[in-house]
Amino acid sequence: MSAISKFAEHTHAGIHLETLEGARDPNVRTIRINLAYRGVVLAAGGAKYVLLTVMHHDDAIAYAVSRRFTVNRVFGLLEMRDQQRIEEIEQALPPTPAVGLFSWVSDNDLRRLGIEDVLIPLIRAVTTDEQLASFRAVLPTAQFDVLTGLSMRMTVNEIFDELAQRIVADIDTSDLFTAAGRTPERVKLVSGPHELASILAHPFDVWRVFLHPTQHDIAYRPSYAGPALITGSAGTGKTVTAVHRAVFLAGRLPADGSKILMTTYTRTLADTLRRQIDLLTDDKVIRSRIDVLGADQLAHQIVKGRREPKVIEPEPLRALWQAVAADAPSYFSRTGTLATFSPAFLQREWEQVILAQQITTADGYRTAVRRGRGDALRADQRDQVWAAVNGAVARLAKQRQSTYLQLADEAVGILATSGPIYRHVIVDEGQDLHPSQWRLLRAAVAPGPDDLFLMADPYQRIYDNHVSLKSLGIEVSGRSRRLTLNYRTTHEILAWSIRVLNGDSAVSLDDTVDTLAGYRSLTHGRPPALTVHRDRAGELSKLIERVGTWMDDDEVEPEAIGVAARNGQLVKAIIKALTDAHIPVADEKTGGAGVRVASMHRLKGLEFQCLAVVGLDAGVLPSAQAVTDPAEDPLSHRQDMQRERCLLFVAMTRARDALYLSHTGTRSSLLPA
Ligand SMILES: Nc1ncnc2c1ncn2[C@@H]1O[C@H](COP(=O)(O)OP(=O)(O)OP(=O)(O)O)[C@@H](O)[C@H]1O
Repeated sequence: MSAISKFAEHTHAGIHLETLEGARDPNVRTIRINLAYRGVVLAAGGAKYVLLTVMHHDDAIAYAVSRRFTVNRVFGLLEMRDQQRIEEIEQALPPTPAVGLFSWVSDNDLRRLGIEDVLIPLIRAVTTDEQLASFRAVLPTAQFDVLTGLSMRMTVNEIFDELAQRIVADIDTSDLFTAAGRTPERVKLVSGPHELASILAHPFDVWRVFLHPTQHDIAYRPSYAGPALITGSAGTGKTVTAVHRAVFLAGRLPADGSKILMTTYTRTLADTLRRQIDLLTDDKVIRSRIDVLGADQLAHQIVKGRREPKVIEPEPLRALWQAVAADAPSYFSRTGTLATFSPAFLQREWEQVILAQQITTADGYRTAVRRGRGDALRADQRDQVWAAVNGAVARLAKQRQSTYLQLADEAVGILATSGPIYRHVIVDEGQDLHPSQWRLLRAAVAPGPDDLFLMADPYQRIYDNHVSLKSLGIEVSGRSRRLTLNYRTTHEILAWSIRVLNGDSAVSLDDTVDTLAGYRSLTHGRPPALTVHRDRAGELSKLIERVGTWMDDDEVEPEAIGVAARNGQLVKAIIKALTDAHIPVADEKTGGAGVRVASMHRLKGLEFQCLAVVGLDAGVLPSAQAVTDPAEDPLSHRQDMQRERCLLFVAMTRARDALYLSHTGTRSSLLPA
C-alpha cells in the first residue's frame, strides 16, 4: 500500500520504474516495494500502469523478463503469455504430428476464435489433453479456455456462439490501456488507494474483483427488458454473478426507499448470500437496499404483517398425512390388488398438482392435468384423493397451522391488494422453487425491465418441483444465458460427477432441454478416491483417518471440510464417530465451528475444500423411501431415480480440491462404474 501510495503521489511516476534488460516486452518495468520485494508493472500508455504481481526480488525479475503482453485481435483483450517458456518449448518441439489434438480445426477457425498466429505452430504440436493442460500457465487465459473447449469436442460454432458477444470491431492492438479496460477478468481499474485497500483485504476471494467475461457481461448488463434466466451447472459462478448483479442494481436505485430482494431456497443459503454481499460491498447505503431472505422466510414475513402465522413442523406434518392416508378408502391398483394411497403420494399430489395449480374445487381437480405425476388417476380415485387432501387441509385449519407453501399463497393474496414491495428480485437456486413461491416472487415485483433475475441449474433439482416459468407468467424468452466454466471443482472430480447423471437430460425452467455441452473445469487435481468396507464401523474409522489426514498433513481447516450422507441416521452416526475421535464438528444451533456433517440435501449451494460422501451403499442410495416402486408407477420411478442421481451429483460437486467416497457392502448403483 505504501509503495503504491508513494508511486501515485509523484507526477512523474515513470521515474520510479526500472526497465529491464532482455525483457520480452518493452513495456514491462519493475518497482521497488521494500528490500526484499519488487512489483512488476506494465506501462499501458498515457501514464497508466498495471500492477502485475509482487514477488521476491529475483522471482520478480524472472517474471518481468519472461512475460509478453499483447492485445487480442478479435476480442480486444489484454493478454499475457510466458514468452520465454513458449520459446523453450518451441525449440524442443518434435515435427508437427500427423494427428494432433486440434487437427480437425483449421488455422482460419483457430484465428476466428481469437488464437494468435504466433501460437498456432505450438498448438498444432499438441497431441494429448495432458500436454494441453501443461500449457495452462504459459498461454493467455482466454485462448487456453478456447482450446480446452475444442479439446472437449465443442464445435467451433458452439465456442464462437459463446464468445460472439465479446467480438470488438476496430481494435487498436497498440492500445494496451483500452484493452485492459476490456479485460475485467484479469484487470481491475481502481479509483484510488481506498478501493485498492479493499481489494487487498480479501486476497482469496478472487471473484470479488475478477469475473469471467460471460459472468461480467451477465451481471453488469445495464438492463434486461424483463425477467432474465441464467443457467449453468454446479460451480459455474451463478451465486457469484447474482451477488454482483444485486450490488450493481442496488447502486443504481433511487434514494426513495426502493429495495431489492435476493432470495434462495433456504435460510442457510440466504446466510451464505448475505456473507457474500458483505464481502463485495461495505457501502452501508447499498447494503441497506438489499433484503436477503429464504423463500419461506419471505412468505412468513409478509403474512406476519397481517397475522401471527403458525407453521407446522415437518414431523407433525408427516404424522398428519399418515393419519389422513390411514383414513382414506382403498382402491384397485393397476396390478389388480387392493391398494391405499400412501401418505407421501397424497402430500405430493396436494403440493405438486393442487397447490401448484391453485385448484380449489373437486371439479377443478377432476379435470386437472397432472404433468409429471406418473400414472393416470381414474375419476373415482381423484374424488378419493380430493377428499383425503381436503381432510388434511381441514385438520391444519383446525389446528390454526399452515405449511410454508400455504403461507406463500396467502402472501400472494396480500400483495395483490398492497402491490409489489420490491424494485428488483434476484433468485438463486431457482430450480427447486415451487409454483406458489414463484407466484409470490412474481407478485413481489412489478413487471418491467430488470424485474426478475433468476439463477437455476436443472441438473441440481433435488425436490419435486418441476416448473414452467412461462405458465406462471414469467416470460424469459430471448433473455436466457448459460454459464459453462466450473470454477470450483477439478476436472477429475467433475468428470466423475457428470457420469453420475447418466446422460439424463433435464428440462429447464424455460421449457427447453438443458445440456451440459461445454461444461468444464480448468483446474486439475487428484482423482476422487473410492473405498469399500465390510462394515459401517470400518467405514467410519477410515473416514476419521481421512479427515485427520486432511487436517494434519494437508493443513486444511476443519471448517473447510464437509461430510455428506444420504440420511439423517447416517449423519448422526458420523457426528458421533468424529466427536468420539475428538474432531470438532460444526453445530448450526450453537454456532460451534468444525467439520460440517450434513445430509446431501443440506449441502446444496455450499462448497468445501475437501469433501467426503459416505454410506454410498446399494441399500442407502437411492433411498427406498424416496423412490416409487416401478411396478406401481414406472414414470414416477424414473423421475425419482433421476432426482436421486441429481442429489448425488449435487453432493459430489460441493468438493473443491479433494473428494473421498466410501460404502459398506455392495455399492450404490448410482456410482459410475
Ligand atoms: N470469476 C470467478 N473467479 C474466481 N472464482 C470464481 C469465479 N466465479 C466463481 N468462482 C468461485 O467458484 C465457486 C463456485 O461459485 P458459485 O458458488 O457462485 O457457483 P454456483 O454456480 O452458484 O454453484 P452451485 O450451483 O454448485 O451452488 C466459488 O468458490 C466461487 O468463489
